[in-house]
Amino acid sequence: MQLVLKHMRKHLLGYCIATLAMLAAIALDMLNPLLVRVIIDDIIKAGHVELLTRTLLALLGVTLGRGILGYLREFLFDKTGSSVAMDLRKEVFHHVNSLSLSFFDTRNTGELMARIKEDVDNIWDSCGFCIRFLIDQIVYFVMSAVILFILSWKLALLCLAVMPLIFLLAMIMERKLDKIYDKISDQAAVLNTTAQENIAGVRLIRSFAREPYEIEKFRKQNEENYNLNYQETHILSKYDPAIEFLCSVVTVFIITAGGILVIGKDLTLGTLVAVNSFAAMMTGPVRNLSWIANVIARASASLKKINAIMAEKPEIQPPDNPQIPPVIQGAVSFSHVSFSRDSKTILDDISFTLPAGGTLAIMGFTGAGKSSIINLLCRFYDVTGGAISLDSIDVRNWDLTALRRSIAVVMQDVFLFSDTVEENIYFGDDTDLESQHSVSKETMLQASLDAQVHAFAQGLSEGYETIIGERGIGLSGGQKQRISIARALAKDYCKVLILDDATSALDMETEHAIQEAIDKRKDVTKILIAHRISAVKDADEILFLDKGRIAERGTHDVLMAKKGLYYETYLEQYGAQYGATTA
Ligand SMILES: Nc1ncnc2c1ncn2[C@@H]1O[C@H](COP(=O)(O)OP(=O)(O)OP(=O)(O)O)[C@@H](O)[C@H]1O
Repeated sequence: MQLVLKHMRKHLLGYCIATLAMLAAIALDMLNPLLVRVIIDDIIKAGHVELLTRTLLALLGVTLGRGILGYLREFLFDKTGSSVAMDLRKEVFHHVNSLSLSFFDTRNTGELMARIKEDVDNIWDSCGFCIRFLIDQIVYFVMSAVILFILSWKLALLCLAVMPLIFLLAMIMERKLDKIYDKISDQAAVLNTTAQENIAGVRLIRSFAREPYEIEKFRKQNEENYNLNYQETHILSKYDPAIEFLCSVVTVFIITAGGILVIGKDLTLGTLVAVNSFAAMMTGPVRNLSWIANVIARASASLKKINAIMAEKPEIQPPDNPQIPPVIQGAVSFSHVSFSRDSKTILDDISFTLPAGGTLAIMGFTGAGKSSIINLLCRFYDVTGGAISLDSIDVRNWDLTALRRSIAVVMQDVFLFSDTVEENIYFGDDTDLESQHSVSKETMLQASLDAQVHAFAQGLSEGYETIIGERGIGLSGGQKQRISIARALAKDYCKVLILDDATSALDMETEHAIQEAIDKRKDVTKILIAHRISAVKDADEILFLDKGRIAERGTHDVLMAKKGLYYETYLEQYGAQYGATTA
């Protein structure tokens, strides 16, 4: 609750003005039955016709004022509620973004989408409309009860006698709904995930002809969703009519008992009409209690889920005294680094020094831990032993943003945005939302030339302005890899360039051309992860990883002479006769 209250406090003024408008509107509402009583008792029955114009004008004024104040109340509550929701959504989104990659290892997109969208919307409902309705109904209840007691305490007591029953039913209903909404919120996240994964993975699903299975899976989850909503409707339809019935009983009691009082001359007819109106104003809030409870139950289920996310702490903590060297050179050093997750050793005793401008290549079998070295250097995870430094500063002491901005990474898993080719290459510079780039057009074009993008980009229908679909749909695997390499090269201010298996989809010729362009960047430290000998053979040092350990290390010639794992890989790729000649 603290989370929501914090944002509501920021909009206290808005809530206060809206509440004042609401109180004034209710006060005018209370005048209505009293004016009707004057018309019946004083004008019609007692014949004081001179009061007619004044009373009718007062009725008109009340109705007009009620309309204006009602509009103000709705508008202000809605606006304030939206602002609270906007701030809350911003905070949740910001928090999710601040969490470390380990958080995303265990969460799926659909669930997080549900928290940021549906759950915040549910809280918005309760912070805007529901709060105003709750205050509105409490004030209605109290004011009409007071006036009712003044007009006829006997009828007021009769009315009050039925209230506890209505209240009890509303509370039982709220308890039951609370449990259902908790499940509905979880189910919405599951449904979101399935839909999102199906749309994102549509090509895979088609290629495996898995549509029937996926449709059936979605159908089952949709049915589960329907069942939960049905349970909600079932509870509502069980308790709502009972509450309605008790409210009607109040009216019957008032008319019967009031009629007897009127016949016995203990009450005027005008007062009975007014009492009946006030009784309805009093039972209305109690009846609406179930609806309010419903919205609150939904919001509280959502708040629980959001609180659970907000309680997550980033695994990677920024240092107390973040350091940024005055000039970044790009010298990387790993000293006896080890890395374990869930008691599984991923890297063990990895040491190397890579001087600024040098090239390190990492080879190894799949799952040997190559990408994990990069993940640790970028501080996506922290080492469990040893230390990593960039320019002689431990990465744990680096300013986290500065560290990541010093390193340009081409990820193994290419991700392109549904945007133009140009914007996909610019991504990573200080582009603002008005598309003002900090990287010059020349730098972008040079990166594009170096990454062998330029030729095919110009052949696209709109050139660099061509919008490429989500994840680069419409481009070949190699073209996507080239754009992601251009994106890294365009960050020409980065002193460390990492290519994680980034040329696997390229032909030898294109790979060679890109390598030549990268080699020309003498002041940039390069780390190349690759499976192909052609991509690593010119590196200053090659590490061959096996099960998280460095099995072999050295230059191409040294490793060939060793006739170990590297040599075997060479033979597999080039054939025995080449191995014999080179060795
Ligand atoms: N965040 C993580 N949590 C748990 N296990 C992880 C994590 N990251 C990597 N691993 C595990 O560590 C091992 C090494 O993974 P890594 O991605 O570094 O291998 P790799 O050599 O780059 O493989 P490939 O050549 O297939 O890309 C794998 O078994 C992987 O499942």
